[in-house]
Order: sequence, then structure tokens, then C-alpha cells
Amino acid sequence: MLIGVPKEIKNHEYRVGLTPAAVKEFVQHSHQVWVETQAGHSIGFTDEHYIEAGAEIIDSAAKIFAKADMIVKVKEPQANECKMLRPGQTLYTYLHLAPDPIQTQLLVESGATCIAYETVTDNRNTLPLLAPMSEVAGRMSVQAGAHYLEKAQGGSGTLLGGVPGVAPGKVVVIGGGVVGLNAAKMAMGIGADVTILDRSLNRLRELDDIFEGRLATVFSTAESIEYYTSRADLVIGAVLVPGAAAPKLLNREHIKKMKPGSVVVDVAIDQGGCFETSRATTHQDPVYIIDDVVHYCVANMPGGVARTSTMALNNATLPFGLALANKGPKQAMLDDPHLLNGLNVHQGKVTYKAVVDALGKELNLEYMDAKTALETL
Ligand SMILES: NC(=O)C1=CN([C@@H]2O[C@H](COP(=O)(O)OP(=O)(O)OC[C@H]3O[C@@H](n4cnc5c(N)ncnc54)[C@H](O)[C@@H]3O)[C@@H](O)[C@H]2O)C=CC1
Ligand SMILES: CC(=O)C(=O)O
Ligand SMILES: [Mg+2]
Repeated sequence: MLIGVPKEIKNHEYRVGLTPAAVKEFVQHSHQVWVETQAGHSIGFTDEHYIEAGAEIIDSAAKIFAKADMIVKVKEPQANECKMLRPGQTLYTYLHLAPDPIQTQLLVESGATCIAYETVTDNRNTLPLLAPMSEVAGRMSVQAGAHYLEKAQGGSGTLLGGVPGVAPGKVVVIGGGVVGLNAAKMAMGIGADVTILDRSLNRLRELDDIFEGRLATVFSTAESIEYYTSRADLVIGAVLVPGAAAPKLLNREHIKKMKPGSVVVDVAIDQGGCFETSRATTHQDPVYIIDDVVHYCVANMPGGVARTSTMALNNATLPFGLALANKGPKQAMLDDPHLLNGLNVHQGKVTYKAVVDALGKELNLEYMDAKTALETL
């Protein structure tokens, strides 16, 4: 199979779909890999490294899209990338379709087979291809929050760890999954006062065990969210309903009740965000202020630490990527129900229920389950 790796084009996105080490694995399995020139250059993966690994360097994304059987990326395809996809071609990347009607429509029109990293599952009922980036974003959310709490950044001038004689700042994490756990680890590490809310009691039990009771776990209800966020210095939005648009847990009135100069980091922004006042921002222009509350809503946070993130992402995507290449996408997905769960669009049909639930009416979409789509189209 010919595998194509275009350079990422989203704002300040320096990650790359395959590391040189991953390219080497594909080549060892007798596949051909084309990498766009300079695709990994800014994070220390030079064209020479890719050539040594066995890739061919190609001077334009258009050539890669025109020829490759499978495109391996990181971020959702931008409009001009969607327009280069074609029937019979596989796209393997993050998609986040539920909050994104334009991309969804373009992928449906492309006729391509589009596999979303964020909906691939595993036996432990977790999301193995989302997890590494959630680990990164969870850890970054606290460092971003701490930075924007500084006076010069629009914050209240609160040091999260406090100092002897001055109480630490209060961090409230809504959603105790992978992002939430990693945010809590960082916030605990710098000495903040941490509360984590989740609507899964079992998850709260696990968190209580992991932290041996050193943080507060609270069942998530509209009331508890309002109570804790109104006292917080930093609120981290980390909820997920897989594949679906994020539930809106804080509205404008709640934001008004927060302390002036407090910070919200809406990590769930890639699924549309869990605060009513959130809108996606970029690394170039990461924050804005509403009602004296600093909002940080960068949709590709791990792109900020692109070298670590690229390696962490490849550790997770490589085994599934090799299965897709070795068996062919159709057989690989029919053999593995977890990979099949990643299929979001196939030959013009949306094959992920939560996406049709979110956008079906607006786009007049027809849902077809992934297995039927692969077997019949
Ligand atoms: N902005 C960015 O750069 C990045 C964003 N993300 C996003 O972060 C979000 C969280 O991801 P993960 O932690 O991996 O998901 P996860 O599935 O591990 O955890 C989500 C948690 O949210 C909880 N939850 C759902 N509804 C809730 C509610 N109403 N109240 C409280 N808790 C609720 C679930 O019980 C679960 O424990 C996702 O939208 C993901 O796509 C992940 C990585 C990077
Ligand atoms: C998961 C995601 O949105 C990212 O890594 O950018
Ligand atoms: Mg206020």
C-alpha cells in the first residue's frame, strides 16, 4: 500500500502523522511511504531522517493526496484537504465531526473512507488513540491555566500552589477521564487545592483511590458544577460523550458568577466545548475574556508540545495503522470491532451514530452502521 503523510496545515500545528520510526515499520512490512517535504522539520524530524527510514520525500500535498491509498494525519482535514480526498482512499486521523458540519459534509462528498482516531475503542472501554493526546492536553491545561492566572495575562494574580501562609488556588476539573486525571496530577503536583467532578460514580471511586483521598471528588450535577465553579480560580472542562458534541455544562450566567480574573480552560472544545461561552481559539491567539473570566479554548493543545505529542500519538496509532495497511482497510476493520468503531464516514454514508444524531437534520444525513457500510457499499 502507498501511505501518504502530508504536512499539517492547521494554525501552529507542528505534529506529523508518522515519525521516522513509524515509517520504518511500514517499510519493513513492504509498504511505500510518501512524506511531504518539511512535514516534521520543525520538531526535529528532518527529510533526511525520513529518507533514512525508507520514505520518499514529495514536494507537495496535492501529489500525495492524488496517489496515496491511505492518508495518515493528525488534525482533522482542512477544507482544501477534504476536497483532495477521493473514493477508495482511506483517511486515518482525528476528525471530531459532531460539532463540525462543514467538514462532515465535505467528507461525505469525498466518497473516502474516514477513520477517526478519537472513536477507536479497546477492551478496557477506553479510547486508545485519544488517550495519549488527552494525557498531553490534561497536563498542559494546568500550565496554561497557571500562566493566564498571572496579572499581566488578564488573570486574578493567583499562584496556584500558594505559599506558606497563603492558601493555594482552587482548581475545579469537570470530567475525570484521561484529561481530568492528568490535569489533577499536575494541579496536585504544584500544590493546588483540587476538586474533580464526574457523573460516573465508579470513576470517582477510582480517582479517590488513585489520589488516596488527597483531592475532593464530587458527583457532577448542575448544582454542584455551579457551586464549585463559582469558587474556583481555574476551571478545566474535560468531559466527553464519545463522538458526540460536548454537553454545555456552564452557561453565561454561571460564568458571570465566577470570580473576576479566574480562568477556564475548555479542553473539550474539539468536541464543541462544554461551556456556553467557549469558542475555539488557536495557539497564536489562545485566549479571550468574557465577564472578567479568561477563556483558553485551543482546539489542538498538544500541537503546542508537538514533539512529545507526535511520539506519544504514534505509539498508539501505529498498531492500528499497520493493520489497515497489511490487511487492507475493509478486512482490518471487519476483523477488529474496536477499529471498526473508528469508521465515521464511508463512501458517502456517515457510519457513526453520534455524528448523525448531532448533524443528521442539518445536513440531511443518512446513517448506515459501519459493518453494513463496509460489506455492502
Ligand atoms: N483541546 C485539545 O487539544 C484536546 C481535547 N481533548 C478532548 O478532551 C475531552 C476529554 O477527553 P478524555 O479525557 O480523553 O475523555 P474520557 O472519556 O477519558 O473522559 C471523559 C469523562 O467525562 C465524564 N463526563 C461525561 N459527561 C459528564 C458530565 N456531564 N459531568 C461530568 N463528567 C462528565 C465521563 O464520565 C468521563 O469520565 C474530549 O472532548 C477530547 O476530545 C483531548 C485531547 C486534546
Ligand atoms: C485530540 C485533539 O484534538 C488533538 O490532539 O489535537
Ligand atoms: Mg464575574
